[in-house]
Amino acid sequence: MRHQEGSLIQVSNLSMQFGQQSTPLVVLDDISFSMKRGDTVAIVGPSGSGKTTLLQLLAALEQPTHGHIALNKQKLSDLSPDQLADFRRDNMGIVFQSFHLIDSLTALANAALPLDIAGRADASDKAREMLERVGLKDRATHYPQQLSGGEQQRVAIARALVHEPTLILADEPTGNLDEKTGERVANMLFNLHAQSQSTLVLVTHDMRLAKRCKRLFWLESGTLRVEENHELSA
Ligand SMILES: Nc1ncnc2c1ncn2[C@@H]1O[C@H](COP(=O)(O)OP(=O)(O)OP(=O)(O)O)[C@@H](O)[C@H]1O
Repeated sequence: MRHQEGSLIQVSNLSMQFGQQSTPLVVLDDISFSMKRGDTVAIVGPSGSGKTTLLQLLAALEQPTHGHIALNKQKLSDLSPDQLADFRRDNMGIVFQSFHLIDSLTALANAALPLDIAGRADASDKAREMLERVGLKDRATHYPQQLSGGEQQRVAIARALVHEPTLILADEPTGNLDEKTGERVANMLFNLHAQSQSTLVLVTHDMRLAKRCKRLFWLESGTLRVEENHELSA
């Protein structure tokens, strides 16, 4: 595939299969695409179509069977596991459906984690600022068990965005929340994205959420169909 100038993510001939080589389960079959800075993309498709698998490949949490992914022109497959961990920490913010907060840390410490790990002296100040932006200034000293599901997801969003990543990856970010809370959390995610120059990629079953993205990536039977969301640009 021809390299597209100015693209943040370039995915070329990506395939992912699981299981035995003689009877492989082909989840992604030779897909290619690119994303620009500022893009919003929803990965949609039936259950088992490979949405989470694609997100995990973009996060370099899984290795593809074939093909490669480049972020900011850096091929992920050229990095060692340690370099990959550093690269992920510096460039990506990941929001999981099940929040993945650390129970023994306060909301503030959870939100500060990526900057703490990077040894940044301003970790607490930045985390406090992010908690304020997600409306949780008053919950900074609370532990995850003392927070509602929506509050926990907002802490997780604060943590994912505190280091101003170029790429935000969110796997069913509202999947565990009731409709009203889910909408609040989604608003927060899109508002924070709009204030940055980041690229947002989310996996969802919720078409209302998907339609807030500029492009829809439909996965089915290993193939990818890209749909521009004209409703949004109208
Ligand atoms: N580590 C693994 N080993 C074997 N098969 C796997 C593995 N991970 C995923 N799969 C299979 O790959 C397929 C795609 O899984 P994936 O979780 O990406 O789908 P999905 O579209 O996110 O599904 P859902 O909407 O149900 O969450 C499924 O059939 C799943 O069973």
